[in-house]
Amino acid sequence: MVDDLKESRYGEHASNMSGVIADRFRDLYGARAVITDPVVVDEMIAEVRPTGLRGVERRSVFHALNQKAVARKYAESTGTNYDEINVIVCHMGGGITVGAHRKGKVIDVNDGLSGEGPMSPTRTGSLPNDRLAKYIIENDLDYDSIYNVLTKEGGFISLAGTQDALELEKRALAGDEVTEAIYKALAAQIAKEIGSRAAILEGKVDQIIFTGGLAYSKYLLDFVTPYISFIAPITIYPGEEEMQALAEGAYRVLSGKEEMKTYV
Ligand SMILES: Nc1ncnc2c1ncn2[C@@H]1O[C@H](COP(=O)(O)OP(=O)(O)OP(=O)(O)O)[C@@H](O)[C@H]1O
Ligand SMILES: CCCC(=O)O
Repeated sequence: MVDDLKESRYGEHASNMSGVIADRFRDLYGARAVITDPVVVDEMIAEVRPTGLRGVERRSVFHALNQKAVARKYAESTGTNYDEINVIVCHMGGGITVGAHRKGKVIDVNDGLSGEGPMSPTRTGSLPNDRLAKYIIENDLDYDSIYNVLTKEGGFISLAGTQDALELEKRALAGDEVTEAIYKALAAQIAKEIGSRAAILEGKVDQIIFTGGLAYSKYLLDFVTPYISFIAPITIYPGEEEMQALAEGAYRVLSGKEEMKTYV
């Protein structure tokens, strides 16, 4: 696992550091190292994996740690268990991923690092295939360059020159129509992603949960809500409690509530 993380085998992400740091602590203190709900958690059902191109399959890469933590928190707040409810969790951070959680398993989710789903502060989100191919050829881009465009220089950065949503909200509220249009487009894309997860859950959705830094933004959520309020009630857990979620994951294993899994 540590080698895969160091080589960014499944994509570059800050969370790749966590397993490496845990391994270092194990060395330093002779402790047992446990990581929990990494971005490559894969519980997708078979029918959402294929694409229409032989040799290209969808992958499950998403904000698993925070998505599962807030789904568990919601379940606890309603006196139920995570494995008894169906929720759609929309994590809106630097990347945006929307997971369909069916009774404790994330059966479908957009792979934020592959460019699936809505745009975000730093990601382009899904693009028309032929236009992307043309863009790559016209700009003579190699794989690393296009990966950067899709995952680090897209979304707010490409359209507005900054990933700072607070700055963009200020611009929009001061009457900047271009920024307002970006927020409206983002809201429509997020809503469509949520609608897609509702379909795979066959409409059986107990709650839609928003989380991540952008979930602090009432400005954004006011644009999203009208599209999706027909699906299920909404809960907002802004920010992320990833350190707490890591500790809770280790505790579930140490206290025997969950079984340790082996990375393969
Ligand atoms: N109070 C706030 N109101 C509005 N937007 C906010 C607020 N706080 C943070 N954001 C915005 O949220 C976005 C980043 O969120 P966050 O800090 O959750 O991302 P990250 O941790 O870097 O990425 P990820 O969650 O994808 O791992 C930025 O665009 C930031 O400006
Ligand atoms: C956590 C991987 C998904 C993303 O950052 O877009």
